Formats: sequence, C-alpha cells, structure tokens
Amino acid sequence: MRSAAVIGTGLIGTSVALALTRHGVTVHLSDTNTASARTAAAMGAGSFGLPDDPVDLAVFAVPPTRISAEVTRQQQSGLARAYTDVGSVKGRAHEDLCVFGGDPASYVGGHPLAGGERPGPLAAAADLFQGRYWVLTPSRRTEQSVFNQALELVSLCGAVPVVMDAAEHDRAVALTSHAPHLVSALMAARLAETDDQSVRISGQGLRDMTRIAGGDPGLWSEILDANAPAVADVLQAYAEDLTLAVSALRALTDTDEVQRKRSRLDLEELLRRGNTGRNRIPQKKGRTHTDLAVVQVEVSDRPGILAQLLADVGAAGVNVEDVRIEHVPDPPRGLVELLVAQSSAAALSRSLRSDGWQVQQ
Ligand SMILES: NC(=O)c1ccc[n+]([C@@H]2O[C@H](COP(=O)([O-])OP(=O)(O)OC[C@H]3O[C@@H](n4cnc5c(N)ncnc54)[C@H](O)[C@@H]3O)[C@@H](O)[C@H]2O)c1
Ligand SMILES: O=C(O)C(=O)C[C@]1(C(=O)O)C=C[C@@H](O)C=C1
Repeated sequence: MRSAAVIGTGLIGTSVALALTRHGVTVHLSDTNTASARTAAAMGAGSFGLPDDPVDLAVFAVPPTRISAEVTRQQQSGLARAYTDVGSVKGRAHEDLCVFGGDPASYVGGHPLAGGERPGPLAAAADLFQGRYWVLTPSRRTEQSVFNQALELVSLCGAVPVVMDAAEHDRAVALTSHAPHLVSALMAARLAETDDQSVRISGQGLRDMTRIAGGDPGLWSEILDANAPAVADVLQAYAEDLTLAVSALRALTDTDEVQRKRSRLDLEELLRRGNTGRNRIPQKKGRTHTDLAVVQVEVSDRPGILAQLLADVGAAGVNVEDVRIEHVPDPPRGLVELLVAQSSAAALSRSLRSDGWQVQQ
C-alpha cells in the first residue's frame, strides 16, 4: 500500500493514520471537524485534506451511523480503489451501503478490537492496535483485491486479522463489548447521587469495572442503536442471573436453614460461572489467563521506581505480558502486578528478591 485516506481523525482514525505513516504510506486526512484533522496532521499522522488522485485505500473512522453514507459519497467521487471502516457494528454498515446505492464490491467492513474511553486525535497512538484482533467482514461481493488491501492495513497496524460474518460479529461484540459497556455505565450511574463519603472509599475493583463507563455517550448511544437487538438479548440473560442473585440474597436472611444453604450454593454457583468465563478471556494474541501468573511487587512512591523495576525484570530475561498498578494511600506506596508466563514466575520472583525488591507471595 502506497497511499491511504483516513476519514474521521478522532481516536481510531488518527491511530490508524499514525501507524500507516510510520510504515511509509502517504496518508491524507479529512474530518468534518477541521481542527481534528489539522491536529492529526500536526501529530505526524499525514497531510490535511483529501487528494485529487485516487488512493489505494480509504479508511472510514466516523461514528457508526455515518459510515455507509460517507463510504457511498466517496465511492461516487472516486476517492480510492478500496474502502474499509473501523466501526464497532458491522451488519448495519453492510445493509445501509446497499440502501444508499454504494458499491459493495470495493468495500470490506472492519473492526479493530482496541480503543479507549477518551475520544479525539490527542488520545491516539501508533501502536494502539499492536497484537490486537481486527475483524474483517467481507461480503460475497467484496473483490479479492479489496480484501487484500484491508489485510495489508491490519498487518501495517500490527494487528491480527480475523474474518467473520457481519451478523456473527455483531452477536459476539454484543456479548464481549456492548453489553459490558452498558453495565459498566449502569454501575457508575449508581454513584452519581451517592454521598461523597461512600464514593471516596472506592477501591481498585470499582475503578476496573467502570473504566469504560467514561466513554463518549454520543458514540456509545450510536453503537447501541446500531446493535440494539443483540445487546438486548445479552441484557435479558443478565436480567435472569440478576433475578436469581436478588432472590438468593434475600433468602439468606430466611429463618429456614435449608433455604439459606440453598441460596449460598446458588450464589457460589453464579460466582464460579464468573471464574470460568473470566478464564476464557484471551489476554494477548489468544493467550488465556490460566497460562499467566501474577508476580506482585511492593514499591515505594518515588519517581523512577517503575522504570527501575521494569529494568530489573528485563535483566532477568522475563517478558511481561501486562502490568497493573494499585495505589495504596497510607503510607503512600504502590502494588505492581506483573503478568508473566506461568513458567517464568518463580524464577522472576527469586531474581527480583535478590535485587532487593519486596515480592509478595
Ligand atoms: N473508541 C473506541 O474504543 C473504538 C474502538 C474500535 C472502533 N471504534 C469505532 O471507530 C469509529 C470512530 O470512533 P472514535 O473512538 O475514533 O471516535 P472519535 O469521536 O474520537 O472520532 C470520530 C471522528 O469522526 C468525525 N466525524 C464525524 N462525522 C464525520 C463525517 N461525516 N465525516 C468525517 N468525519 C466525521 C468526528 O468529528 C470525530 O473527529 C466509530 O465507528 C467507533 O465505533 C471505536
Ligand atoms: O478499551 C476500551 O476502552 C474499549 O472500550 C475498547 C473496545 C472494547 O470494548 O474492547 C470498545 C469498543 C470498540 O468497538 C472496540 C474496543
């Protein structure tokens, strides 16, 4: 791929553009909000404005309900030889393209499974998609050369391509992304009117559960709108489990010992199913939790301490899959959780201890 156009230079569009320019692709940037496209250009993501001659690939990173109309409009003006998008819902984009009179042969749907809760170009990063899955949803009418361009885009962004049917994709993300987002928002919404004292003592668990609730309500209401039936099905299933949990909790105060025991077992069973589901979530490139172990290190609250710790981990020859940091206020210190392969956890603990680190069991 030599040239590309990115339409919509927010978080995702600018991240795509940055990744492409790093690989020497000439990128042209466009956004209805010209300040956004100019910011992306200033960040080194490409040049401001659309080109006169057709580019190899046009990538649409606009809100889901605008994708088909924009693709159709640019297909009609001959912007590119191939067209793709990054929208979070795929069925609607395919259907609407036909309704708007677009060309399905030069279009293939796409969805990178990476992002963040902060919108706009300033939150973008060239490595946002590194090692992440990127779903492509070619239709029967998508031309092979168009599909190949999209595959090259995924590869230049360092992502891992997964080919899926659009409807199958939408059902999957309803379960793994859209319904969880809504539930995270519901949980956070409970805090809106709670007294300050209660909210102040929130722990890391609540922060983990509600990070995505910070997402843009405008974008997320569009995503939910575009995938409403599939998301409603998942919420219905949650509702059944919630009903069970509520009645089990109420019955725990029952005077009947047998009833109380049964409720405890019901709750335990729900929590166990949670463990099982959680263990199925791949951590990185298909790895599951059970392949990884956590090495917990207590660090003091002083500048440069993390860099020092990671340098010692590197010197021990261990690859860190993920890092989580929990701040403990009194006395101020941090608990750093290093996620590493099961097979290297014991050796890493030994090595860090001998370097003088406080490694917890
Ligand atoms: N945020 C995420 O985590 C995430 C992850 C994967 C995919 N996506 C998808 O990526 C797309 C973009 O999301 P984002 O997070 O980058 O949002 P964003 O708000 O950061 O950026 C969207 C940009 O599109 C521009 N825009 C809106 N309508 C336009 C139009 N008609 N023509 C040109 N530009 C237009 C806006 O001005 C904005 O700059 C969405 O379809 C979203 O579903 C988002
Ligand atoms: O990490 C986040 O903040 C995200 O919400 C990213 C996330 C997701 O649910 O995984 C959100 C929506 C996108 O369509 C793809 C990725």
